[in-house]
Amino acid sequence: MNIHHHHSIAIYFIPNHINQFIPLDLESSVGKLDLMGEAPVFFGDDLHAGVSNGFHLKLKEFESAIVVGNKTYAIGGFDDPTSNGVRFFDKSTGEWVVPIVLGTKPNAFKGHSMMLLDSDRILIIKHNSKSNDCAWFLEVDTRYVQEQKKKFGSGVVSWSKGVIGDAERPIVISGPSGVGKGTLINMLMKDFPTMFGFSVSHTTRAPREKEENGVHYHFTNRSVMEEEIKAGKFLEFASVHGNLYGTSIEAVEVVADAGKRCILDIDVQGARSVRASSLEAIFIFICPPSFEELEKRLRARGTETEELIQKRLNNAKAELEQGTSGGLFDHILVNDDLEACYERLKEILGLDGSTDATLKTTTEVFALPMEISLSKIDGKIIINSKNADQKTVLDLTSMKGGAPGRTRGLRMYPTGLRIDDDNDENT
Ligand SMILES: Nc1ncnc2c1ncn2[C@@H]1O[C@H](COP(=O)(O)OP(=O)(O)OP(=O)(O)O)[C@@H](O)[C@H]1O
Ligand SMILES: Nc1nc2c(ncn2[C@@H]2O[C@H](COP(=O)(O)O)[C@@H](O)[C@H]2O)c(=O)[nH]1
Repeated sequence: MNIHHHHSIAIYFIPNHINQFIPLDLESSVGKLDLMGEAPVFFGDDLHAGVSNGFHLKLKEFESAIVVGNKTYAIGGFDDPTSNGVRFFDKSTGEWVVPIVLGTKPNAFKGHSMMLLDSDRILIIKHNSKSNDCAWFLEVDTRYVQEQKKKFGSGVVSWSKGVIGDAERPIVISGPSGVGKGTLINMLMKDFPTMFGFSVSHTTRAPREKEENGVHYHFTNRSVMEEEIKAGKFLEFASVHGNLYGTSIEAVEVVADAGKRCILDIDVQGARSVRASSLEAIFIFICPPSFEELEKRLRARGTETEELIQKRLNNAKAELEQGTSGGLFDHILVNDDLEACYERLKEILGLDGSTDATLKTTTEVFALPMEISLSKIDGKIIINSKNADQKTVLDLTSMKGGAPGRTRGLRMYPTGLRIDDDNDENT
C-alpha cells in the first residue's frame, strides 16, 4: 500500500507538557493554533454558509488533532469514561460529531503521534509503548468504513491494530452440516498449533455435550446478539438452521494478535458476507462424496434430533448448490477419504511435507522511546526519539488487511541512518 504525501495535512504532537506543543504543516485552511489555559485551543475560521464565525477546538488532556479533508479529528483521552476516544469537528456543518467507533480500541495511553495515510486512515504511534502494541490505525474512509457509513450514517470510524510480521490470509471454510469441516479444522489445529487460530463464533443455539463456552462458540441469546449486531460488533452473521450465528470482529482480532492465521468455520451466507468485506480471506468449500454419505455422517455424529437432522439435510441442498456454483469459493474439496482430503487442504494452504509444524514468525518485541515524533522518507515512517538519537523504521509497504480485524504485514526495525530533518511530514 502506498503512502502518499498530502499537502492539506496538519499534524500536531501534543505531549504531556503543553509548552512542547509542536504544530506543523498548516497549509490547510483550518487557521492558526494557540495555547490557552490547561489544554491547547485550536482556532479556525468557520466558513459555514460563508460566515466567518471562528470556532474553538479545545482539546482535552492527551487528545491531539489531525485534519482530514474538512474534518478535524481529536483522538485520545481514552481514560475519560465519558469519551470514546474519538470525535471530529466537521467544518462543513460547524459541529462536533462523536462517531460510532468500530473495532477494538487501544488501551488507555498517554501521548501519541499521528500521521495521515492515503487520506483514509490515520496512523497512531503510542508513546512509551512496545513494538507489538505501538502502531494503531484509525480508519476514517477506507472501503470497510465506507460500507459501514451506508449502514450507520456518516459518523463512523474503525480501529485496526497494526501487527508486525507476516500473517497469512485468513481461511474461510464452508460446507453443509456434517460434511467434516470441524474434523478437518481440528486436524489442522492439532498438527500446526502455533500457526492457526480458530475464530470462535457466537451462536444462539444450545451447547452440545462437550462444547465449551468461549472455545467452540460464544453461546449467547438472540436479544443480546441482535443488540451487538446493531452496535456493529460483527464481521458477518446469518440465520442458520433456525439459529443466529456470527463472527465478531474481536474473534478475528484475537487470532491475529496471537500472530496466528485465522480459520473461520461459517456457512455459505457468512462466506458471501466475508467475501464482500475487506478481510481478504481464502475461501474453501467442502463437499460430501454423496448426499447419502452426508446423511450417514450427520446421523452417526448423533448430536441432533431427527427433526434437526432433517432441517440440516434440507438446507444442505441449497448450500451445495450455492457452494459449487458462482465462483464464491476459491477451492472446492470433496471430503471422501478424510486423510486424502486433509492432504489436499494442506497443499492449498502451502503446508507441504517440509513445513515445520511449530514454525511461526516470531518478531522480537522492543520498547519504543518515551516521546517520539514521526517523519516519512522513501515511503517509510521514521519514529524519532525526542530525547535520544534513536530512530526506528516502520515499513508499511507490505501492509495488508485492516478493519475489520488487524492491519498485518508491518515491519519495524531500528536504523543507524541519519534522517534529515527537512522531511515533508513531521509530528
Ligand atoms: N471423510 C470422512 N469420512 C467419514 N466420516 C467423516 C469424514 N469426515 C468427517 N467425518 C465424520 O462426520 C461427522 C461430521 O463431521 P463434523 O462434525 O466435522 O462436520 P461439520 O461439517 O463440522 O458439521 P457442522 O457444520 O454441523 O458443524 C463426524 O462424526 C466426523 O467424525
Ligand atoms: N454465518 C456463520 N455461520 C456459522 C458461524 N459459526 C458456525 N456457522 C455455521 O453454522 C452451521 C452449523 O453449525 P453447528 O456448529 O451448529 O453444527 C455450520 O455450517 C457452520 O459452518 C458463524 O459465525 N457465522
